[in-house]
Amino acid sequence: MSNVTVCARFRPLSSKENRDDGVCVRAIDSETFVFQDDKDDEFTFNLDRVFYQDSAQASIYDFLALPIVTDAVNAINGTIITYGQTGAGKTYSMEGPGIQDCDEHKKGLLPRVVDGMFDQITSSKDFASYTVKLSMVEIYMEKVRDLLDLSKGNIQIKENKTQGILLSGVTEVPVSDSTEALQLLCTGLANRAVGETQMNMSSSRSHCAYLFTIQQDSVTDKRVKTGKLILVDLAGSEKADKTGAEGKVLDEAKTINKSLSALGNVINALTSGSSSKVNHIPYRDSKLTRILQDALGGNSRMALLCCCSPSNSNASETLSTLRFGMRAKHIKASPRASEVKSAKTQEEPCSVTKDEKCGRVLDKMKERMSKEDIKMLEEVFIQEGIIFSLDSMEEVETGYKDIVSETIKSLEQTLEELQLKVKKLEAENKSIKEQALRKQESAAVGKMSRFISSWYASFFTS
Ligand SMILES: Nc1ncnc2c1ncn2[C@@H]1O[C@H](COP(=O)(O)OP(=O)(O)OP(=O)(O)O)[C@@H](O)[C@H]1O
Repeated sequence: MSNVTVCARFRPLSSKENRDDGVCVRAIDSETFVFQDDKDDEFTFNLDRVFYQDSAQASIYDFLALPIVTDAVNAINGTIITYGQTGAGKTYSMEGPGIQDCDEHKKGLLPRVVDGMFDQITSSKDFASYTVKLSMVEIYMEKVRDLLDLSKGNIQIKENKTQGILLSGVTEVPVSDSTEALQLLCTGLANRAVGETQMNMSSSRSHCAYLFTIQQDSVTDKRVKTGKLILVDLAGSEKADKTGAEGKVLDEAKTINKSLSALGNVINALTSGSSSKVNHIPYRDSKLTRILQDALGGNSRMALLCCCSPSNSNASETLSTLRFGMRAKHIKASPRASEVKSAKTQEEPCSVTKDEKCGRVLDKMKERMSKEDIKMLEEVFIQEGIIFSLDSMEEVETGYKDIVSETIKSLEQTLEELQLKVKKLEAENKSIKEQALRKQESAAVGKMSRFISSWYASFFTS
């Protein structure tokens, strides 16, 4: 088991950040710094590595990405994520000022990963032949868009027992060297949704994922292994009042914040469950968490770069980014090399048809459930619009767990509402009783006073 590598990066103060505001970070060493909030409270953070304002792009690649790239070439899945407030330097860290044609020392993680991957592939050519495929998607307004083919505007996320999470029908382009890969990345990036906010002239309005599939065919024993490497440049969290967002930009910001909080919820669920109890992890609450399900669930080496502004004016956002990073540090990962298959087996046409597989899954389900359960489950799946492929048992099970948890949640809510209603009715009942009592009392008093006055009148007249 290994932990997620979590690093923080503080960019230089921007021209909009007032130097007189001061900075919220004080360096101790390459792993430790003190954060000071606006009330002068101090918090000491200890991470795997801290990159201060003057840190070089190369040092971030060497520490955070290179070990993951090496593993991915050896068929161990890897994921690298940049996280942070809008304008904090996520895209700068991921891409640099540009993917192609930028100063060598300013190159970001993505072009370095591509170069590093092909360098390692070239040096292993005597032992294996490699096929690298590249896909690029963005999650914009909760839709997965294929950045290499804009006609695919709503890619479905599926799950498969052997390959894990899959993007159904996504464009996968084989790339044979760095130049080809970088050219393709530029084409895809030109399609990414970018807008202007008060915080960032060129703000990413989507989460962007770069997916490399590296297949290795061994020269000696004809075995085939596959590693997946995913780089994710998240859209930035933002406070509407600070970014001046309105209209479309505000809608985008709301969707971005919602999916980032879904990511936070998944990380909380992964890190706060007791070991004796199987926790429900809400991966299905957003497309982002669903795409990252394998990585967050542990079958991937993972590195997180928390990008931060050093300015006091952004101290509260920086603190929440750092807290997110500290939480993520507790995720446990145990990545395995992908299932090894002989090339021969892979080439053989599958002897079991899809119908036969479906039949087997249904038989398994029938063993565990009554007829009514199955019928009810089917109806609920249809009502909830949950799409699943019957040859994926896990998908059915996860969907079922989600429905159970949703049902419990809604029952709890109904119970709370009923309890409130009961309390309200009890209060109403009490006040009605009191009113009735008061009426009874005043009626009795009235009767008595009428009796006394009539008695008094008859006494004096007689
Ligand atoms: N380490 C750095 N050195 C120099 N400039 C930087 C650095 N980090 C960020 N910048 C600059 O700060 C600005 C904002 O950075 P960037 O666009 O990367 O932010 P972001 O976190 O991706 O924001 P958003 O979430 O809005 O897309 C850019 O002009 C970028 O060039």
